[in-house]
Amino acid sequence: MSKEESPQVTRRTTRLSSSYTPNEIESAAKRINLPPLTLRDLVFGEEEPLTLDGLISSLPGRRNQILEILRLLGPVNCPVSPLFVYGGVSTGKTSTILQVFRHLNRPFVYSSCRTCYNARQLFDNILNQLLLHRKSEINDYSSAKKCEKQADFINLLKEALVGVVDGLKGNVGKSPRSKKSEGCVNGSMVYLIFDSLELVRDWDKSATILPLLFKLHDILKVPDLGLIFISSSSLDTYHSDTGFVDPIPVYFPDYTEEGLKQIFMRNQSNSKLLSTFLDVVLKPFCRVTRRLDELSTALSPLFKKYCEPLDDLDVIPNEETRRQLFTCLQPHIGPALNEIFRVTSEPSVEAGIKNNLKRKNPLKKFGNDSVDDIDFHMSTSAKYLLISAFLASRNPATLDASFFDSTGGSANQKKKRKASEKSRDLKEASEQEQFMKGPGTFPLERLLAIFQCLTSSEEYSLEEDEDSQEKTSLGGDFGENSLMSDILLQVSSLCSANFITKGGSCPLEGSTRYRSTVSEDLALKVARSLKFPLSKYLYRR
Ligand SMILES: Nc1ncnc2c1ncn2[C@@H]1O[C@H](COP(=O)(O)OP(=O)(O)OP(=O)(O)O)[C@@H](O)[C@H]1O
Repeated sequence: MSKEESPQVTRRTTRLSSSYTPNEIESAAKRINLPPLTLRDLVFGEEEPLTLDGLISSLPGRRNQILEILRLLGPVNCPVSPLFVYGGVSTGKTSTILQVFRHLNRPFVYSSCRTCYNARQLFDNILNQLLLHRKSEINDYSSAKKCEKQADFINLLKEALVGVVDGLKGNVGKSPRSKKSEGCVNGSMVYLIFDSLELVRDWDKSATILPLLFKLHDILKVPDLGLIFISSSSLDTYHSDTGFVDPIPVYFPDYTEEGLKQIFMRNQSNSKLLSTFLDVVLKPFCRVTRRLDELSTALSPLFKKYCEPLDDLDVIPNEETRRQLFTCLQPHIGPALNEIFRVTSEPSVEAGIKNNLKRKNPLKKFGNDSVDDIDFHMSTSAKYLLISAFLASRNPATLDASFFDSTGGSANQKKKRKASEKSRDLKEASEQEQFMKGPGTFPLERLLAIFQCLTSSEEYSLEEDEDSQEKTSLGGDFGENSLMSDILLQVSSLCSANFITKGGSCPLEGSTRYRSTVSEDLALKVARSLKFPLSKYLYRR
């Protein structure tokens, strides 16, 4: 193993490689005439060390996950079980892992299964990094090793790892050659990071590659090796009968509204203006999606609109200005909400639901009140549909009016519920029977009506603290035709995932009836993840 000493190159072409094609990177490398890679290129390579405080403040909303990962990785050179970092799209999994390694200054090899789109590329990529090999014109852009078969990969990987670890151990105690090289490698353990692991399922021979990756630790028996898998779907979606030991899961929940606000507010010049804007728009948008990428795409043009009437963008808006800005913005909010709802619908719902269907992670604790314990990867609107279906199956239809007033929401709930209590005696026998039969069936119209009531609830109106004239609720937007077709698609996804089953057709109405199959426990967890007060809407005998 070569141990060249010049550390001038800051590494991490890893993330670069996701934004540039290999050709672009290589021709850039050729033009710049980069020096040979060294072991120090296996650390993040920033000149400024990242303190723990800096790490935590660079990733708002991820404090718990950062501390958990640091705890699991343990002190330097401490053997570690494989970690499985998972959570929805854009929940900061990759950024957190890479920044944690930047903070720790430990050597790692990062490979994304998005940029390596088959097993051979993945193997090549890992071996090239470990063998400090850079493809260039000089070597005819060839890889360090030819590796077609999995068995070859294992042998070559073990050899390369042992070489790197020996090299790192040899480095211990050696002071960095120059001040610039304070990114000296911390410890002699090397970590392999596999990002976007869920994509491997679409590869050829994924049925053998995935178990191989999960078993790498056992097969290689290199104690100085750490493995980190990053995935946007949960561990259960990978389960097969190959008997590998589960890696330790670290869950990245969707960001809370407050977390999202902090992320958007980072490094902003006029934070007051942005804060005022976010106070207005974040709540309704969060009810459709909490995905950072989707929210940034939707909110960025809206913020421009919000600022349009202002000559001076450094202004700190007073109450009157805020009101005027909101009035100008208001017509643009509905269309933007519709658009984001359309984008977040079908594929993610389906994928998320399928993942959850297969989910039975024994390592995951349930029954805990923490929202962080729920790992649902479906859109917010799909969650509301799931809850609506649950309510439609559990509550007698006769009580719908007492739970949901005509304008939506539960504002009149107390009063109407009381009124309905008078007639309860009469209905009790049939309801009792219905409960004995398990979840009841309902027509599609009832499901949609409940969904509309829940999503147009005044509790979630846009401008809670503002003048009531300014109130805009999400529900109004759901009435539109294009949006309704998206909702129907989501209902169909919930059906194909068996969260809702078709319960046969009603002989009188002739229309199909549906039944929710989710347990109360599950429905409550989904509701908690939305901060939705499900028990308020649930009829209890
Ligand atoms: N807490 C955060 N603070 C600041 N930026 C963040 C945060 N979380 C995510 N981002 C930004 O969002 C984008 C996506 O983040 P990242 O790639 O880390 O998410 P991910 O969970 O790995 O996504 P995917 O599942 O798509 O791989 C990046 O630009 C990242 O900088």
